[in-house]
Amino acid sequence: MSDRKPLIAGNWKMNLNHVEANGLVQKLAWTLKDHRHDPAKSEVVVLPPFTDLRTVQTLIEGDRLEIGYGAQDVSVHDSGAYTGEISAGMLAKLGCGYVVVGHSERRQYHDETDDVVAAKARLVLEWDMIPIVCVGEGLDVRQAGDQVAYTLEQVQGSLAGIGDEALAKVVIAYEPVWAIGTGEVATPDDAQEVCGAIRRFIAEQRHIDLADQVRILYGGSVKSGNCADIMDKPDIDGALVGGASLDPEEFAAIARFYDLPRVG
Ligand SMILES: O=C(CO)COP(=O)(O)O
Repeated sequence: MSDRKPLIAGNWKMNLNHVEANGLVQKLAWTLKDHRHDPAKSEVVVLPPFTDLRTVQTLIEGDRLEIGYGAQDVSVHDSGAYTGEISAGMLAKLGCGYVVVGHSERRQYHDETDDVVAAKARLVLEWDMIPIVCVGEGLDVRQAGDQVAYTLEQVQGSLAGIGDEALAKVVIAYEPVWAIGTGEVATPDDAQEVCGAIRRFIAEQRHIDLADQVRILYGGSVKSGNCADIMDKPDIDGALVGGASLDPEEFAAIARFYDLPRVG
């Protein structure tokens, strides 16, 4: 068994201003404390909008909360005349530990290709942050039964140019597009099928030890009521949570899975 540390990451998407962010992180910290959450057993991370990051940093660092934080996207450029963009260096300076790259909403609404996603992931790694690289098929691909081949192609393209040492730190989030925000969660076996295939693919393409270190998350309509059977699967190391991460009780209840005694 590997020593991959489970990760529960909350992607707030375009929700909550910085005042609301402050309130949510405070409530999350209290709830985790109330549950006696053990940070040695799993990492809990919030991914607020850019405009909340400074506030979240101040609260987490000031109160020494054992909650990680990061951003939902990053520019592919280092600096310069790119109006509206936010660089990896800026995020690193804000103490971000994680940056989501290639979320399906970025791929869909901003035409991000695997090449762009890979370039972003490499920049994030250069700045000593961890990219959460999102992959996953749409409904048409799932209905055609091509989810594994499709997702592995995305994995290959989105990890291009990342060396083995850096890849060991990368988090991959398998988020089937048809399960995002729809309430339609993948079955535990469906999620395991693709997550297991991703890990085997890394073992084949790179090295078995490396595949054993890479954390793979499932995302798509995860809630406290459906997460246990999914996160119990051998190749699933946690969850990337959207809607349910906006409710601190619900989000903390998902993280609780790893604090409860495990059978088997
Ligand atoms: O896109 C997601 C997380 O990045 C999943 O969103 P939901 O949990 O709202 O389905």
